Amino acid sequence: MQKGIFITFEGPEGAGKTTVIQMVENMLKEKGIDVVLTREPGGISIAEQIREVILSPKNKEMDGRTEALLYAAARRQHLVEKVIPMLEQGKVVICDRFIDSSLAYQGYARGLGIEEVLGINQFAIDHLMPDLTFYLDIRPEIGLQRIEKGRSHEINRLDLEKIDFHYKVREGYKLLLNQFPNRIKEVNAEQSVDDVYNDICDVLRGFL
Ligand SMILES: Nc1ncnc2c1ncn2[C@@H]1O[C@H](COP(=O)(O)OP(=O)(O)OP(=O)(O)O)[C@@H](O)[C@H]1O
Ligand SMILES: Cc1cn([C@H]2C[C@H](O)[C@@H](COP(=O)(O)O)O2)c(=O)[nH]c1=O
Repeated sequence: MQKGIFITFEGPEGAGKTTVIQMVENMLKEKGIDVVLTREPGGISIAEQIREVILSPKNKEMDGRTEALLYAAARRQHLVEKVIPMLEQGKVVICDRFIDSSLAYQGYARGLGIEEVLGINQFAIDHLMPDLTFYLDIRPEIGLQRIEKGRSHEINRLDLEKIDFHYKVREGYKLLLNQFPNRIKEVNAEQSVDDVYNDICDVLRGFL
Protein backbone atom coordinates (compact mmCIF):
# COMPACT_ATOMS: atom_id res chain seq x y z
CA MET A 1 0.00 0.00 0.00
CA GLN A 2 1.29 3.49 -0.94
CA LYS A 3 2.37 5.63 2.06
CA GLY A 4 4.64 8.18 0.34
CA ILE A 5 3.86 11.02 -2.04
CA PHE A 6 4.40 10.88 -5.80
CA ILE A 7 5.18 14.22 -7.46
CA THR A 8 5.93 14.65 -11.16
CA PHE A 9 7.34 17.54 -13.22
CA GLU A 10 6.30 18.08 -16.82
CA GLY A 11 6.82 20.56 -19.62
CA PRO A 12 8.20 21.15 -23.10
CA GLU A 13 11.93 20.83 -23.83
CA GLY A 14 14.18 23.11 -21.76
CA ALA A 15 11.43 24.28 -19.40
CA GLY A 16 13.85 23.99 -16.46
CA LYS A 17 12.52 20.85 -14.79
CA THR A 18 15.91 19.37 -13.90
CA THR A 19 17.13 22.69 -12.49
CA VAL A 20 14.14 23.31 -10.27
CA ILE A 21 13.71 19.68 -9.16
CA GLN A 22 17.21 19.83 -7.64
CA MET A 23 16.26 22.97 -5.71
CA VAL A 24 13.08 21.31 -4.43
CA GLU A 25 15.06 18.22 -3.40
CA ASN A 26 17.49 20.37 -1.37
CA MET A 27 14.65 22.25 0.30
CA LEU A 28 12.82 19.03 1.27
CA LYS A 29 16.03 17.41 2.59
CA GLU A 30 16.72 20.48 4.74
CA LYS A 31 13.28 19.98 6.27
CA GLY A 32 14.21 16.36 7.08
CA ILE A 33 11.87 14.89 4.46
CA ASP A 34 13.00 11.62 2.86
CA VAL A 35 13.04 12.37 -0.87
CA VAL A 36 14.06 10.37 -3.95
CA LEU A 37 14.67 11.93 -7.37
CA THR A 38 14.21 9.95 -10.51
CA ARG A 39 13.41 10.45 -14.19
CA GLU A 40 11.59 9.03 -17.18
CA PRO A 41 12.41 7.42 -19.42
CA GLY A 42 15.10 5.93 -17.17
CA GLY A 43 15.78 5.90 -13.46
CA ILE A 44 16.82 2.21 -13.42
CA SER A 45 19.03 0.08 -15.68
CA ILE A 46 16.39 -1.50 -17.97
CA ALA A 47 14.56 1.80 -18.46
CA GLU A 48 17.84 3.67 -19.15
CA GLN A 49 18.58 1.08 -21.86
CA ILE A 50 15.13 1.65 -23.38
CA ARG A 51 15.81 5.41 -23.17
CA GLU A 52 18.92 4.94 -25.33
CA VAL A 53 16.86 3.19 -28.01
CA ILE A 54 14.01 5.72 -27.98
CA LEU A 55 16.11 8.87 -27.90
CA SER A 56 19.06 7.98 -30.12
CA PRO A 57 19.05 10.41 -33.09
CA LYS A 58 20.12 7.36 -35.19
CA ASN A 59 16.65 5.75 -34.82
CA LYS A 60 14.89 8.13 -37.19
CA GLU A 61 12.66 5.40 -38.64
CA MET A 62 10.93 4.63 -35.31
CA ASP A 63 7.16 4.27 -35.69
CA GLY A 64 4.98 6.43 -33.43
CA ARG A 65 3.20 3.48 -31.80
CA THR A 66 6.52 1.73 -31.20
CA GLU A 67 7.73 4.91 -29.51
CA ALA A 68 4.61 5.08 -27.30
CA LEU A 69 4.92 1.40 -26.34
CA LEU A 70 8.61 1.75 -25.48
CA TYR A 71 7.90 4.73 -23.20
CA ALA A 72 5.13 2.70 -21.53
CA ALA A 73 7.43 -0.33 -21.12
CA ALA A 74 10.17 1.79 -19.54
CA ARG A 75 7.52 3.35 -17.27
CA ARG A 76 6.27 -0.05 -16.09
CA GLN A 77 9.72 -1.34 -15.16
CA HIS A 78 10.67 1.95 -13.43
CA LEU A 79 7.46 1.89 -11.40
CA VAL A 80 7.78 -1.68 -10.14
CA GLU A 81 11.52 -1.56 -9.57
CA LYS A 82 11.88 1.89 -8.02
CA VAL A 83 8.86 4.16 -7.61
CA ILE A 84 6.46 1.75 -5.88
CA PRO A 85 9.07 0.39 -3.40
CA MET A 86 10.10 3.95 -2.49
CA LEU A 87 6.47 5.01 -1.98
CA GLU A 88 5.90 1.93 0.16
CA GLN A 89 8.79 3.10 2.36
CA GLY A 90 6.95 6.41 2.82
CA LYS A 91 9.31 8.55 0.73
CA VAL A 92 8.47 11.57 -1.39
CA VAL A 93 9.26 10.45 -4.96
CA ILE A 94 9.92 13.25 -7.46
CA CYS A 95 9.97 12.16 -11.08
CA ASP A 96 11.16 14.24 -14.05
CA ARG A 97 8.36 13.39 -16.54
CA PHE A 98 5.73 10.63 -16.32
CA ILE A 99 2.48 9.66 -18.06
CA ASP A 100 1.55 13.24 -19.04
CA SER A 101 4.63 13.35 -21.29
CA SER A 102 3.26 10.35 -23.19
CA LEU A 103 -0.17 11.95 -23.45
CA ALA A 104 1.22 15.29 -24.69
CA TYR A 105 4.06 14.01 -26.93
CA GLN A 106 2.75 10.72 -28.33
CA GLY A 107 -0.98 11.18 -27.76
CA TYR A 108 -1.37 14.75 -28.97
CA ALA A 109 1.76 15.92 -30.82
CA ARG A 110 2.34 12.62 -32.68
CA GLY A 111 -1.40 12.35 -33.28
CA LEU A 112 -1.88 8.87 -31.79
CA GLY A 113 -4.75 10.13 -29.62
CA ILE A 114 -4.69 11.09 -25.94
CA GLU A 115 -7.29 8.45 -25.03
CA GLU A 116 -5.47 5.71 -26.98
CA VAL A 117 -2.14 6.49 -25.31
CA LEU A 118 -3.87 6.71 -21.93
CA GLY A 119 -5.20 3.21 -22.62
CA ILE A 120 -1.79 1.57 -23.16
CA ASN A 121 -0.45 3.46 -20.17
CA GLN A 122 -3.23 2.27 -17.88
CA PHE A 123 -1.90 -1.24 -18.52
CA ALA A 124 1.61 -0.02 -17.56
CA ILE A 125 0.76 2.02 -14.48
CA ASP A 126 -2.16 -0.03 -13.12
CA HIS A 127 -3.89 3.15 -11.77
CA LEU A 128 -0.83 4.59 -10.04
CA MET A 129 -1.21 8.27 -10.95
CA PRO A 130 0.87 11.09 -9.42
CA ASP A 131 -0.52 12.84 -6.34
CA LEU A 132 0.67 16.18 -7.72
CA THR A 133 2.09 17.32 -11.06
CA PHE A 134 3.84 20.60 -11.90
CA TYR A 135 3.52 21.69 -15.51
CA LEU A 136 6.29 24.18 -16.37
CA ASP A 137 4.95 26.25 -19.22
CA ILE A 138 7.30 27.81 -21.76
CA ARG A 139 7.19 28.81 -25.42
CA PRO A 140 9.05 26.05 -27.28
CA GLU A 141 11.51 28.38 -29.01
CA ILE A 142 12.66 29.74 -25.62
CA GLY A 143 13.06 26.23 -24.17
CA LEU A 144 14.97 25.00 -27.22
CA GLN A 145 17.26 28.05 -27.10
CA ARG A 146 18.03 27.25 -23.46
CA ILE A 147 18.96 23.67 -24.39
CA GLU A 148 21.21 24.83 -27.23
CA LYS A 149 23.01 27.19 -24.85
CA GLY A 150 23.42 24.59 -22.05
CA ARG A 151 26.68 22.86 -22.92
CA SER A 152 26.15 19.57 -21.05
CA HIS A 153 22.64 18.83 -22.38
CA GLU A 154 22.22 15.83 -24.74
CA ILE A 155 20.34 16.72 -27.95
CA ASN A 156 17.94 13.78 -28.36
CA ARG A 157 15.75 12.51 -31.23
CA LEU A 158 12.69 14.35 -29.87
CA ASP A 159 14.58 17.65 -29.42
CA LEU A 160 15.30 17.46 -33.16
CA GLU A 161 11.60 17.50 -34.13
CA LYS A 162 10.35 20.57 -36.03
CA ILE A 163 9.13 23.57 -34.02
CA ASP A 164 5.48 22.76 -34.95
CA PHE A 165 5.80 19.46 -33.10
CA HIS A 166 6.97 21.30 -29.97
CA TYR A 167 4.04 23.72 -30.24
CA LYS A 168 1.70 20.75 -30.40
CA VAL A 169 3.35 19.29 -27.30
CA ARG A 170 2.55 22.54 -25.47
CA GLU A 171 -1.04 22.48 -26.77
CA GLY A 172 -1.32 18.88 -25.58
CA TYR A 173 -0.24 19.87 -22.08
CA LYS A 174 -2.83 22.68 -22.07
CA LEU A 175 -5.53 20.09 -22.82
CA LEU A 176 -4.27 17.95 -19.93
CA LEU A 177 -4.47 20.96 -17.59
CA ASN A 178 -8.19 21.11 -18.37
CA GLN A 179 -8.60 17.35 -18.07
CA PHE A 180 -6.83 17.04 -14.69
CA PRO A 181 -7.24 20.47 -13.01
CA ASN A 182 -6.92 19.16 -9.45
CA ARG A 183 -3.71 17.23 -10.05
CA ILE A 184 -1.77 19.42 -12.50
CA LYS A 185 -0.54 22.88 -11.39
CA GLU A 186 0.76 25.26 -14.05
CA VAL A 187 3.85 27.37 -13.40
CA ASN A 188 5.21 30.09 -15.70
CA ALA A 189 8.66 28.71 -16.61
CA GLU A 190 9.72 31.83 -18.52
CA GLN A 191 10.39 33.56 -15.19
CA SER A 192 13.76 33.56 -13.42
CA VAL A 193 14.78 30.27 -11.80
CA ASP A 194 14.11 31.76 -8.35
CA ASP A 195 10.58 32.87 -9.28
CA VAL A 196 9.78 29.46 -10.77
CA TYR A 197 11.08 27.80 -7.60
CA ASN A 198 9.06 30.16 -5.34
CA ASP A 199 5.83 29.44 -7.25
CA ILE A 200 6.44 25.72 -6.82
CA CYS A 201 7.16 26.13 -3.10
CA ASP A 202 3.87 28.04 -2.66
CA VAL A 203 1.96 25.04 -4.03
CA LEU A 204 4.06 22.54 -2.06
CA ARG A 205 3.44 24.40 1.23
CA GLY A 206 -0.28 23.92 0.76
CA PHE A 207 0.15 20.30 -0.32
CA LEU A 208 2.66 18.69 2.05
N1 LIG B 1 14.14 29.85 -15.39
C1 LIG B 1 15.21 29.75 -16.17
N2 LIG B 1 15.68 30.83 -16.84
C2 LIG B 1 16.75 30.71 -17.67
N3 LIG B 1 17.45 29.56 -17.89
C3 LIG B 1 17.02 28.45 -17.27
C4 LIG B 1 15.89 28.48 -16.38
N4 LIG B 1 15.70 27.23 -15.90
C5 LIG B 1 16.65 26.45 -16.46
N5 LIG B 1 17.46 27.18 -17.26
C6 LIG B 1 18.58 26.69 -18.08
O1 LIG B 1 18.00 26.07 -19.23
C7 LIG B 1 18.68 24.86 -19.57
C8 LIG B 1 17.69 23.68 -19.52
O2 LIG B 1 17.28 23.51 -18.17
P1 LIG B 1 16.90 22.09 -17.59
O3 LIG B 1 17.90 21.07 -18.02
O4 LIG B 1 16.65 22.27 -16.13
O5 LIG B 1 15.53 21.85 -18.36
P2 LIG B 1 14.68 20.54 -18.52
O6 LIG B 1 13.25 20.93 -18.48
O7 LIG B 1 15.11 19.52 -17.51
O8 LIG B 1 15.07 20.04 -19.96
P3 LIG B 1 14.54 18.71 -20.72
O9 LIG B 1 13.65 19.16 -21.76
O10 LIG B 1 15.78 18.08 -21.23
O11 LIG B 1 13.88 17.81 -19.72
C9 LIG B 1 19.83 24.74 -18.57
O12 LIG B 1 21.00 25.26 -19.17
C10 LIG B 1 19.40 25.60 -17.40
O13 LIG B 1 20.48 26.14 -16.69
C1 LIG C 1 8.58 10.22 -20.47
C2 LIG C 1 8.42 10.67 -21.89
C3 LIG C 1 9.35 11.49 -22.47
N1 LIG C 1 9.18 11.90 -23.76
C4 LIG C 1 10.24 12.73 -24.38
C5 LIG C 1 10.37 14.11 -23.85
C6 LIG C 1 11.83 14.43 -24.11
O1 LIG C 1 11.97 14.81 -25.46
C7 LIG C 1 12.50 13.08 -23.94
C8 LIG C 1 13.10 12.90 -22.58
O2 LIG C 1 14.22 13.72 -22.47
P1 LIG C 1 14.53 14.62 -21.16
O3 LIG C 1 15.72 15.40 -21.55
O4 LIG C 1 14.80 13.64 -20.07
O5 LIG C 1 13.33 15.46 -20.89
O6 LIG C 1 11.48 12.11 -24.14
C9 LIG C 1 8.10 11.49 -24.50
O7 LIG C 1 7.97 11.84 -25.68
N2 LIG C 1 7.17 10.67 -23.92
C10 LIG C 1 7.30 10.24 -22.64
O8 LIG C 1 6.42 9.48 -22.13
